[in-house]
Amino acid sequence: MPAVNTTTTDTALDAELGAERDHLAASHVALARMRDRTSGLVDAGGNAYSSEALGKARALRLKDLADLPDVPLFFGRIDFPAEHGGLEHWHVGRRHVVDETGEPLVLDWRAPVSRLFYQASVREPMDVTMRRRFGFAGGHLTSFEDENLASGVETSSAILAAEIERPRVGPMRDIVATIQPEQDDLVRAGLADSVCVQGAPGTGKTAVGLHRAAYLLYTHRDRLKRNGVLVVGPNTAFMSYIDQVLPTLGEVDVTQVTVAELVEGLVVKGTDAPEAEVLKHDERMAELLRRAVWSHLARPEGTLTVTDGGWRHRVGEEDLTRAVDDTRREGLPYHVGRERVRALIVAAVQRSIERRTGESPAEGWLRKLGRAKSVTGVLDAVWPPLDPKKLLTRLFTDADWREGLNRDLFTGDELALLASKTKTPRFTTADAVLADEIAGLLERPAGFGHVVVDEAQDLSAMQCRAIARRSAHGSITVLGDLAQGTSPWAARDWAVSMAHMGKPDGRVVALTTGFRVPESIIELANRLLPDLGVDVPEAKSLRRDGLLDVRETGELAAETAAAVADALKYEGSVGVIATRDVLDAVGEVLPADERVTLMPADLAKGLEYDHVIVAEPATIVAAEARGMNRLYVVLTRAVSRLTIVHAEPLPPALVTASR
Ligand SMILES: Nc1ncnc2c1ncn2[C@@H]1O[C@H](COP(=O)(O)OP(=O)(O)OP(=O)(O)O)[C@@H](O)[C@H]1O
Repeated sequence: MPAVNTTTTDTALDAELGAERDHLAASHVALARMRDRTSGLVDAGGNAYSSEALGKARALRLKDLADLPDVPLFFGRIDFPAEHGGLEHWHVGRRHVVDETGEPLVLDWRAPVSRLFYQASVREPMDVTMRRRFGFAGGHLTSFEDENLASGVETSSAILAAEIERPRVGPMRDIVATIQPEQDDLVRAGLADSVCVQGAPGTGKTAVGLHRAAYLLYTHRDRLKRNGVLVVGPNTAFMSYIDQVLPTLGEVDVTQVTVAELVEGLVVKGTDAPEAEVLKHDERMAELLRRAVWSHLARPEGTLTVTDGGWRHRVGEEDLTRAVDDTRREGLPYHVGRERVRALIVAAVQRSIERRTGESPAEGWLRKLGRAKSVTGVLDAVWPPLDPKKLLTRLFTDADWREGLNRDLFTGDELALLASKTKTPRFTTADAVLADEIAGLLERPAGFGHVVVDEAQDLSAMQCRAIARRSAHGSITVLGDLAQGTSPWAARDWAVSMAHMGKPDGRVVALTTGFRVPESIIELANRLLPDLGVDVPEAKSLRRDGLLDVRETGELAAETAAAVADALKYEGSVGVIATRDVLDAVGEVLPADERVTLMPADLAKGLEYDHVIVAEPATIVAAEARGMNRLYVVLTRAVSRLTIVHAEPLPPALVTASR
């Protein structure tokens, strides 16, 4: 593909660059004015609450209007025919900037018109005659390049290529300037749309999910303000890698948590044996817990008598039974049902009083009656209050009860895995998921308007259900790669996961063009695909650069140190990835440098380093049942260069490839 900007003369280019710099300067001035106006807004009276709310809103708005020196105000421009002849253009940036008359100087990238910047192409120009991309250095506008979309000739973008190939330092950055059309389609999917993105490594799944959150918050701010947006990721290393992306996009009000933090109703002190852990994540547990909760209902026995002054009011056994049965049929959460029965009992007493006296008792009296010992006593007998922790404890310690509930769900051997050796079980991470399931059976959990779930291939059926509970009335964006599934319960079919997440009709979209891993490295990783037990399309790479180096050695630690020293000759981050044992063994001899991170293989998912050094792949494969998938994850963390250092034989697929 030819490069851009081939015909314009140098002088014309200089003049054009000057004009763009002027526009940038004017935009900075306008933003400063918008900021001054916001900070100068005075409270026009109102109560303490409204003043506080106003203050909060203003603080957020001011944060949003901050002019960050290293974040350019705009990154692109589109030109198209004006209504009354000639051309007009829009600059596209991270936020709207308007002049004092309200005329836009910069359009927010999420505005409907900005879509043209991402979607217009030579094949389908959508009325756009030219797309301009800007190059910045240290906040200064230094260059631009134009694509003439009416020319019929496709051009390549050096600015796009530079952005994709730039060395990585620090946490993840936004990609607003270079979102690709197929990514943009996902980012701008409607609020009601639940989507699952099956994306090969480095195809921008995480980026797409975060930008979609920002897009939805912008487009549906009022609807999402009430319930909010939740982002769920695998672990804290990953969360701290991504947690600045949304704030730089101006979205500071998003809840970002790990899967473990999502279900934190229990203090976790124990660990499960592997088979017990797998069992606890099995979807059949949902049914066992459902039975466990509802097994607490009992038939009312006898009559409820309420005394009031000289009067005695009775609610007969039949009425009580009807209250319980009718409520049960309503399908309410357990504790909501309990309150409903309470209300029905009070209503029955009220009716009896009205019949006798012809008058209705006062509201306050009825409320008090609802809390009276006699009424609560009946409730406790027929619909007792439950506590997730106590219920789990009983399930793990009371074998007869467990077997009674089980009937044909689990085999005897399976069921025995739930038995605790001690009277007070030490709860595990899997138990926290079970406690969350119970809590969801007891009360309706507060949900979010939209939930983004990253690395979703590793979620169990029970974890997916925890997501479903939090998005029952909202939509979800599920991001993952079946080939990168490493948990014992990792998904093999997205339709199953989506059903567990409560969105069986959500569409599954594949992304295959990678922006991280260079071609030579992704080809090596692709060799592992047939051994990974899943059916996913091969990853392709946009990047033809990249270096692959395989070193066999008798001295693993020394050779790894040499590889690190070589890697440090280049710009960017260096990640040494291996099992924890191997890291312990090689760590001490590695050169100390802040650019070097020692990353255990089991925590590397979702992260990236310019230069990845994988020490002893065989131990990564041997360390766990899905070790080959883990190796696939590890190899695909490399942005520019990959060095494999090994003393033990390589997995056969890699041997063929590295020859
Ligand atoms: N359109 C784009 N322009 C520039 N960079 C991009 C684009 N899309 C993705 N990237 C970059 O590619 C890298 C990989 O993106 P991301 O981490 O979102 O991919 P992923 O699919 O989640 O990867 P993995 O499954 O391997 O964790 C990141 O550095 C991201 O910023």
